[in-house]
Formats: sequence, C-alpha cells, structure tokens
Amino acid sequence: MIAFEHVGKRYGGRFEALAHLSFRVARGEMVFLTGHSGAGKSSLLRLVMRLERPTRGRIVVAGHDIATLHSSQVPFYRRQIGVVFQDHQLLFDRSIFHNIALPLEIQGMEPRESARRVRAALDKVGLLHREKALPIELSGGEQQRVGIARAVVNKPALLLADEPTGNLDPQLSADIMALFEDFNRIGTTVMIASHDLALIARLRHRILRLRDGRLVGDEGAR
Ligand SMILES: Nc1ncnc2c1ncn2[C@@H]1O[C@H](COP(=O)(O)OP(=O)(O)OP(=O)(O)O)[C@@H](O)[C@H]1O
Repeated sequence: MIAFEHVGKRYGGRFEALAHLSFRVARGEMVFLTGHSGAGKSSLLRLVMRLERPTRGRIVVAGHDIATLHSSQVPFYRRQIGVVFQDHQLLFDRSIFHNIALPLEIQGMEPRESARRVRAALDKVGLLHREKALPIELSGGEQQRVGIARAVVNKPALLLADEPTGNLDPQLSADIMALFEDFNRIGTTVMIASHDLALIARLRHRILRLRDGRLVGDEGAR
C-alpha cells in the first residue's frame, strides 16, 4: 500500500528532514511511526498525503507513483486517504453531523447518500446519539472520535494519524487506539505517528522508528 524507495526531503534547499528512507507497508497492515520531536514523523505523513513532494527517491501509494500524479488528480488521490490530526480541526460553529458531512458535500455527494454515510461513520465511533451537538459540547476524547469519523467517512483504504492521542489521558488514548484497530481489522491500512512509547509497545503492531530523519528501527508485529 505504501512504498518509500530511498526517499529524502529537504526544506529550504538545505535542511534534510528525511534521508535514505526505504520501507514498505502492506495492504491491511497497522504500523506505528515513532521518534523524537523533529525526527520527521509529520514530514513522512505529509509526503504520503502529497502535501509535500520528496526531494529524492520514489513514493508509491495505493499503486500511484505520487511524482507522476497530475495536480488535477490529487483530490481523487487524497480521497483514498483518511487523516486524523491531534487537534482534530473541527469547525466549532457546525454540528457534529455537518463537520463529518463537509468532505462529502465538497465532493458533491447526493444529500441522502451523504447522510447515510455520516451516520454509519458516527455509529462506528460510538457517537450516533451526538450528531446534533456542537464540538464544544463534547469532551476531548469524543472530539477526537469525531475527527476519526470524518477521516473514515469516505471509506478510505489508508488511514493516517498524526499524534491522535496527544492531548488525551491514558484510558482515552487506549480507547482511541482500539478504534483504529477496529478499522484495521476490517481491512483498512493504518499508519499512526505517536510519541506514546508505552502505549504503542503494548499494542504489538509493527513499529517504524525515526531518528534525525533516518529509519533506525523496524520491528515487525509481535
Ligand atoms: N515546512 C517546513 N519548513 C522547514 N522545516 C520544516 C518544515 N516542516 C518540518 N520542518 C523541519 O523538519 C524536521 C522534521 O519535522 P517533523 O515535523 O516532520 O518532525 P516530527 O517527528 O513530526 O516532530 P514532532 O513530533 O515535534 O511533530 C524538523 O526539524 C522541522 O523543524
């Protein structure tokens, strides 16, 4: 599903945020990405989303060599990828329902089909009863679940998350990770950047470790 071949990324022509990065993630795998602050985790995820382009090397995601994607194809490419951020980036003046419906509205989906998908996504994250609430009325853990529902509403083949439990206590963090495992179990490929070493060690999935932009560890699922 993801192949990096000798990938490098420089910002501003000089600083090398990622170097000599080669790895593969198979369809249906669940992988954690870890490393110190500034190690390059977010840069790697941004390359997969094609928010950035590599300075060197080749990246293939879901069969697309991302260097050859025309800019008009990028929105279609990104629809195959669900993304969850630490700060979930919800619109605070819109209901939970509308926050999740927004990407579907932008795609021009017919409202009845869109509503069906939104409710299916909310149901999967256990928040169907909160569809009319505003984000401010939800706890941090519930807001993060809304972020996940929005990421999966397009039924993406690949789900990426950047520090999705960064602001949550240990129990809520474990609950959120269990939710990612549920999506993985039904076939979604999942890649999660996380600092939380204790939590990810317990979950026994593959761990890619970055240090100063280089891959220094790749421990398979145990
Ligand atoms: N747009 C940018 N322009 C210049 N330098 C950048 C840019 N984005 C990231 N960097 C630098 O690249 C390096 C890797 O950053 P990145 O955000 O990928 O690391 P990270 O592992 O995700 O860190 P954190 O855990 O703190 O988010 C850092 O030194 C950062 O300052």
